[in-house]
Amino acid sequence: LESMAVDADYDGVRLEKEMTQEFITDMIERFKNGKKIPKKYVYQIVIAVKNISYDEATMVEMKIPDDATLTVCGDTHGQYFDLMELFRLNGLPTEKHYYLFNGDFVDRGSWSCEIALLLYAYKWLRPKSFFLNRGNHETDDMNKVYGFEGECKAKYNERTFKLFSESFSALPLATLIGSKYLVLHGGLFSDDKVTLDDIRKLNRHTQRQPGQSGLMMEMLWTDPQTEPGRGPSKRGVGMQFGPDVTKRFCDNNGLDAIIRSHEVRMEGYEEEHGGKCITVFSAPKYCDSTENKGAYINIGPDYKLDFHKFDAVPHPNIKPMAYAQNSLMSMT
Ligand SMILES: O=C(O)c1nn[nH]c1-c1ccccc1
Ligand SMILES: [Mn+2]
Ligand SMILES: [Mn+2]
Ligand SMILES: [Mn+2]
Repeated sequence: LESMAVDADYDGVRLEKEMTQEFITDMIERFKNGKKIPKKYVYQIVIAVKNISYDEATMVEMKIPDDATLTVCGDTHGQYFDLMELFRLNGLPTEKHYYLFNGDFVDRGSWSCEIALLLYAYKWLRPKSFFLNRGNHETDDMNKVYGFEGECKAKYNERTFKLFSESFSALPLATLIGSKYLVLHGGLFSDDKVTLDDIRKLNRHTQRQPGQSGLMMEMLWTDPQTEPGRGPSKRGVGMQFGPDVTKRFCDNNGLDAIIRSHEVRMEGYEEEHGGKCITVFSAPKYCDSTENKGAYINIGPDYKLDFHKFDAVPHPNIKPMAYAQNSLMSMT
């Protein structure tokens, strides 16, 4: 990598051995103007975050310092210009303004590389105040069909996608906030006996893709339902869990609530299961079609949940899934 040359026509900020705020500020503007960064830098950023993430716990545990705020964001799905709007309204990540992105950064929207590289650059710059959970779209099967693999190949190359794929497998699966809120992309389990310790002990490195069963699959795929008990998934993968399941899990594990994403909500967020299951979704006007708002949650040292909604903003005329490979071809 060291011997790789930076593209001669690159006119942006140089990246040396460590990430800098100056590089990020410049990269944000380049991406807004439809520009790219050198492949050498893409490899450096993705490898750095793969290594950082690999060493994190499967369930990251963090507290909110007295002088800090944490913002929890849900699915962004490649909607870069809407993420810029979120940062405009709520502030960019800083040493004291922590962010947690709860999976599904990529696929669907056609600026998935830009979002993934920006979130990764912040993770590299401030690994203790910027957090990433894996979503079901940080997986090979989904990236092949829903656009990220095609976008990586179109904008960069195959090696870029392979490196992202390896980094996705390294991502934590959940983040515990102040022992009160468990944040994970999908939801709860087919087994009432699952505890936080089971999640802590889960070795995510032995299984790179979630598969069709098990704790990892359920954390990335399940959905809440209004009916008590458990029911079949509408997605064909995982299952659905009712308010009693959520209550038992929270009571057994000393939690106030779970915070999850994975589903569109018309107001961007929704408090379900008597407030013990919260959905937050941060891709407004999803796929340029659903009339939903986006939302994010600000949490201060008092651990109160402060919900904020936001609207989609105009973006360059590139449709969702613009780089998706012909899905029939990818069936081969
Ligand atoms: O692409 C999405 O909307 C999505 N976000 N999380 N899961 C999905 C999904 C899963 C299976 C099939 C289609 C979409
Ligand atoms: Mn999603
Ligand atoms: Mn999802
Ligand atoms: Mn507020």
